[in-house]
Parts: sequence; C-alpha cells; structure tokens
Amino acid sequence: MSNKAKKGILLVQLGTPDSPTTPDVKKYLTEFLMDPRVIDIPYFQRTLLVKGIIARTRAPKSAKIYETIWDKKTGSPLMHYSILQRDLLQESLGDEYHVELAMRYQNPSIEAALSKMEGMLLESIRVIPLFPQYASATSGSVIDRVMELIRKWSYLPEISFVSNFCTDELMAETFADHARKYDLAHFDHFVFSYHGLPVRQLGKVDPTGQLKCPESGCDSCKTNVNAYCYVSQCYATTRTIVEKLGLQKEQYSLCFQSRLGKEPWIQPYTSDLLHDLATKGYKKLLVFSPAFVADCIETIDEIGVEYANEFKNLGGEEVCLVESLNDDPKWIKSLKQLALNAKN
Ligand SMILES: C=CC1=C(C)c2cc3[nH]c(cc4nc(cc5[nH]c(cc1n2)c(C)c5CCC(=O)O)C(CCC(=O)O)=C4C)c(C)c3C=C
Ligand SMILES: [Fe+2]
Ligand SMILES: [Fe+2]
Repeated sequence: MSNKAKKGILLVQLGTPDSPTTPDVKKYLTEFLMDPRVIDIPYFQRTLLVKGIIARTRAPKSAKIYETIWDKKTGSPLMHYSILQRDLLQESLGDEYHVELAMRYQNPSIEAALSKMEGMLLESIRVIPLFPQYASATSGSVIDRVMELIRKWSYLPEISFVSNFCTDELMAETFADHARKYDLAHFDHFVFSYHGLPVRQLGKVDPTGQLKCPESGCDSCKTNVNAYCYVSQCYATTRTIVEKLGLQKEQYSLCFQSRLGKEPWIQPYTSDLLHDLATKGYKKLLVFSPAFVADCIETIDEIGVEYANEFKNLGGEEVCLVESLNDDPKWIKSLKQLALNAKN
C-alpha cells in the first residue's frame, strides 16, 4: 500500500429529500429555501415566507410529484445519478484520488463529507459544484458552505474550486449526443430551458454595479462585466451546444423555468415561450435542460409532464426531453478534466 497522500475531489449537487414524504420534503425545502443565497431577503421576512407559507403549502404538493419520480430501488433520480457520477469518476481517476459526494441541502451533507476528508490528511481538495452555470444561489452557496467549514480545520490542504463549466466542450457534446438519439429533422423547434432565478440576483454578481442584465451583451458574448452573470453563462452554454448540432438562430429559443413566488424572475418564462410557439403553429419540440447535470424533478416532471401537457393543451403535438448528462462516459471524462483542472 502506498503511503502517499491522496488528492481529494468533492462533488456537490443541490440536494433532494430523503424520501418522497411530506415531512421529508418539508425538511428539504426549509433548509434549501432558508439559505440567504437562495431567497436573498432579510431573515425575518424569509422565515415568514418559507416556514409560514412555502414549506407548508408546497411540501405536500411537491411530495406527490416526488412520489411519481421516485424509483422503488434507487430512490431519487438526482441522488441515483449523483452516486453513479461519483463512483465512475473515482474509477476513472484511480487510487491517487479520493472522490466524495455531498449535497448542499440534506444528505449526505457537506459537513459529513468534509469531516471524512479531514481525517484522510489529503494533499489537496478540489471542489466541483455540479452546476454548469454559476449562480450565487447554487455554486456560490456550495463554495460559501465549504469555506465556512474548512476554515476551522487545523491543517489546511491546497484547496481549489470550480466556479462554472458553462462552455465545457465534452459537456456540450454529451447534450448534443443525447439530442441526436432523436431524429432532429422530426422537430420544428428546439428549446433550451434553464432553471430560473429572481432578476434581483443577477446584478449582484458585479460589485462595480456596471452589470445591467441583459443589456450588458449577456445574450451574445461573455465580457469582464458579465463573466459571473447566470444569464450570460446560459447563453454561452446554448451557443456551445447549438454549434455542435449546426442549428441556426431561428431554429432555437432560450427560456427559464421553475419560477417561485411573485417577484419577477429571468424572462422569457418557459411557460410563456411555449404559449408563443403554440400560437405560431409549432407542433413538435425538442427540449434541452442544460442547467442540470442529472435528471431530476425539474426535468422529468416539470418539462416531461407539466410543460408537455401545457403545450399539447395549446394545440402542440409533442414535447421530447433530451436526457441529461447522467452517467454518460463522455460526461465522466469531462468531470475528470474538471477534477484534474485540464482544459479540453
Ligand atoms: C427561490 C427559489 C429557488 C431558486 C433561486 C433556485 C435556483 C436553482 N435551483 C437549481 C437546481 C435545482 N432546483 C431543484 C429543485 C427546486 N428548486 C426550487 C427553488 C429554487 N431554485 C424548489 C422549491 C425546488 C424543489 C422542487 C419543487 O418543490 O418543485 C432541483 C431538483 C431537486 C430534486 O430532488 O430533483 C435542482 C437540481 C439551479 C441550477 C438554480 C439556479 C440556477
Ligand atoms: Fe431550484
Ligand atoms: Fe447578464
């Protein structure tokens, strides 16, 4: 056995309830939505909103949906694919590395994963938040939590963080490969539906206050002003994928799903875009969901069931969902490059 210290890789996904029951979903939603980076309003107002309204009203509804996507053997799809990603990455990196998986909310917690890693006297730790595009509510929150815990360690290994991988070539190729499993000529439009965010959170990532999204060129290029803008990174991911598929500008649209609450979120909303496309007579849509690296409630149910039904009720015929990256070997290769900090 080698005495050499291993290098640590910490994969962090968002999190999922422990079970599809109302109490577990409520626990998950409360921890998630009480994060000040997710609902960025003062503590007292956030507590009223989350504990008083959202957790109580949303938990039973969400639990019913989780029940429909929960696999009897493997449980939550997000957890299932995250575990596979961890195991396949470990296999690919070999013995010199130790790969841990944590969830930002619920289990396995970042605290438990880091406590295991602390005992291993690792040479270095590289943290990979599993979100292709940076948002303070996701990657920002993961990095924040890891720093909060690690700063208490007596010894501090070399630590690095992946901020985003929105233009990663292998990631984009994997989405393109999954789209090609369908006959692309069958569809009359291609939709790129990203998880939404409250508009208020966009400008906050530029401390100079220059970022006015989307006027700062966020839909066409990445600049030093919009480098951390979630919208700009969503457009960058879309450009990387459509280039691989040879799609022209008029063949595809970008939109944002999952709005929660009453304040304005990033537009266009997926629901509005689907109305628009149906009104214009489009019938068959292929939908990508590249804010996620694994299928989850937001892809399987929100796109695959909710939006698909909505589009059909408006006169559309078909909504097909491009499978997420899941356990595709090309995506694992991309994860390996992120772990090794190697560009493709
Ligand atoms: C204020 C609310 C929310 C913000 C901001 C938000 C940002 C955000 N979330 C993801 C990724 C995922 N979100 C998931 C589920 C989910 N998200 C919210 C709310 C906000 N997300 C809720 C209430 C839920 C729970 C589901 C529900 O009740 O409908 C998931 C899936 C979890 C699963 O178990 O399958 C992911 C993944 C991103 C990338 C993002 C900002 C860019
Ligand atoms: Fe979310
Ligand atoms: Fe922007």
